[in-house]
Amino acid sequence: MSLLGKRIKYINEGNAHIVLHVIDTDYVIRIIKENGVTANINTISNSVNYVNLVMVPLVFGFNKYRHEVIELPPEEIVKLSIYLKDIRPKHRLVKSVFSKYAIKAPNLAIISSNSENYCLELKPKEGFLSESFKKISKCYYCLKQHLKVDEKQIICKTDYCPLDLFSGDHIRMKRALINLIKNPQNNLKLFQNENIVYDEKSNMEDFEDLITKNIFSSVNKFNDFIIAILLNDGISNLILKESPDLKIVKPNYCYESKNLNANSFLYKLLAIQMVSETFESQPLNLNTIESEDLEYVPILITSMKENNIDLTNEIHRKKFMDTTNSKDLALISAVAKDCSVMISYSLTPNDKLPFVKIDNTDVYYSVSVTDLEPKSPKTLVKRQKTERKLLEIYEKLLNS
Ligand SMILES: O=P(O)(O)O[C@@H]1[C@@H](OP(=O)(O)O)[C@H](OP(=O)(O)O)[C@H](O)[C@H](OP(=O)(O)O)[C@H]1OP(=O)(O)O
Ligand SMILES: Nc1ncnc2c1ncn2[C@@H]1O[C@H](COP(=O)(O)OP(=O)(O)OP(=O)(O)O)[C@@H](O)[C@H]1O
Repeated sequence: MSLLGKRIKYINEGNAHIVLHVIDTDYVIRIIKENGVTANINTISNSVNYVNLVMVPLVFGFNKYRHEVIELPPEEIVKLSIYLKDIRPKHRLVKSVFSKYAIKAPNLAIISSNSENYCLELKPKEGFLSESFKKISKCYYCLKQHLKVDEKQIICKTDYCPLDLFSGDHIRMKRALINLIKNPQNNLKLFQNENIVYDEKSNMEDFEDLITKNIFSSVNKFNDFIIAILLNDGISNLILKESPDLKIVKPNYCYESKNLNANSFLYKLLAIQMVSETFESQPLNLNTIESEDLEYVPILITSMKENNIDLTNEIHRKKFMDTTNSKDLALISAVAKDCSVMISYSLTPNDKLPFVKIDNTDVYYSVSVTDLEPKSPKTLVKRQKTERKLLEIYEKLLNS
């Protein structure tokens, strides 16, 4: 199948987008699924501007990549729908109307063409103990596991706790990764040459085979590699030091350890997530934000342009945080709490990328983030309602 004269390959999809690799290029096209409403060019452009001008600079501190809006001819969309029908997972077929506008974005699953490429996708979720749950020492993610079991979204709870991953403590981070591998849910996937080779449907024993087939001698070493990258600044070369494969049990409470270095990738992501905490202190007026629209996005972008705010500049970032209204900051935080981190790696030397030296082998890598589109203010209302539900469930569990 070709699109705009180029061959394409299906990579994956979520609720809102279908992601296609354009073969022999370093980019993907994210097809927008229309949910009963025709996607408006202004809304899509605003969303792309939000990713480029707000989220990418806030998460990385620099313009790591840009998204772009493209238009697809109607006949190509018809061809695409027919082609995708047999490829897409059945449960996703309910959304099969595609916008003529699409998003061109860098391919984050591949870092070097014509060679073996791997990519670990993590959806780390909220990495701190939010104010509402401090008194019970349970984080949002761990509490939501009970709700997911009740609502039959998952069969069994995971022992993964985002506070372990964001702890900056090597042993806790390893526990987080092991628990993600054991029960990946929608929080961990492994790609090999853009094909998902490990996810929630996989058998855990397969993971070891996949990991030890090429680069790593053990899953423990692989976990050390991922931890080293998450604790690094994303640009420096590293030498891997293997740490012991300790099996430590998760305690039945969640706790923060503030051991992340300020220049690490995880620290920066956590800092954006925690922006919501200033907002939590001023209770939300639900009636004022029932709106589902994204009108706040162009207003925010226009104000940034008028004030010459460039979020790649640290002084500007501080000014932005001090002057942006708390609702907009809470929405930025919501995006950072729900995004996916893509860690792609390959053995092919690439002088534009940092590497991790493992024994005598250099593994080149890149850390990127996807799903940085703006969220509707309804997200904040949903969060408040979910928090209440979670506290009720917890209360019931304590009394049972
Ligand atoms: O807040 P949560 O934890 O319910 O996050 C939702 C995610 O649930 P999960 O990661 O499975 O717990 C949820 O993920 P799934 O669809 O369950 O895979 C979505 O990412 C949702 O975002 P949106 O409202 O579709 O933009 C997410 O909703 P918001 O980010 O809008 O809150
Ligand atoms: N730029 C990219 N390069 C390679 N793969 C990608 C890229 N962006 C997304 N993906 C893959 O496609 C999946 C769906 O992507 P995306 O986040 O665009 O969908 P979505 O519908 O917005 O997701 P959600 O349901 O979380 O809102 C991701 O989980 C990831 O596996």
